[in-house]
Amino acid sequence: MLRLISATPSPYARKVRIALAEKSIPFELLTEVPWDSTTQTPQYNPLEKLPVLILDSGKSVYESHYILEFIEAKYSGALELLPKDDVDGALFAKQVEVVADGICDALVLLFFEKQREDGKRSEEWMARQRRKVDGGLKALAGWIGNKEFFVNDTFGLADIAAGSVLGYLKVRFPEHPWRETYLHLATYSQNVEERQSFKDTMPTPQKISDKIV
Ligand SMILES: N[C@@H](CCC(=O)N[C@@H](CS(=O)(=O)O)C(=O)NCC(=O)O)C(=O)O
Repeated sequence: MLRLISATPSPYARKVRIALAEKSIPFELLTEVPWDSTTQTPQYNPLEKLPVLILDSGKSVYESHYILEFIEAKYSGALELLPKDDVDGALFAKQVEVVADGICDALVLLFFEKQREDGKRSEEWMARQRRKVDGGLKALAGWIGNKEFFVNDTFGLADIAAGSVLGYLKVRFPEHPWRETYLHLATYSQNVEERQSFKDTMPTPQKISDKIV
């Protein structure tokens, strides 16, 4: 059976968990803290990042956007996350994922910069990450408009990526005012979180034991 190395707050791992659930592909969930010395992730990914999909053969697939591409290619019989007869629609969905993942990247950098001791945090660096988050959210809000889904009125990759980052914001940065700034994006997030695949993968904080920064 497929195995997925994941972490409870990970928006990247949540994308893969949602995709596997939406495609009804069974897998074993291996939850861990990749920041602690106890992590097994480096055994499967030279970049030491989860999620990692471990195949029956023992081969590992890593980098969430690539894992999703791998799943879509290898499990073609299941629900498709990308339109097969609309190249532009498929490419736009991947662009939405690029922005959603980029917001996550900036949020992770911001999260750890805040962990630094007083006097060692870079305000300039945090301001730069906040700009990326805000610019990414503005793009997502502009793209979703008042639609139900990002591409062709059909749930797919873009909604998995956008839904995951918005859910991550709610858990990790509840003070961010994006829901007041972008009313329909907030409604979109609430609606997509009604899906069983989202309900079953709600992010929760994790306890990190080791010193990271
Ligand atoms: N671009 C990667 C990012 C993955 C990532 O940053 N994962 C974090 C965990 S989490 O932030 O998603 O919870 C990690 O394993 N970090 C460990 C490390 O960077 O050494 C992806 O999309 O898979």
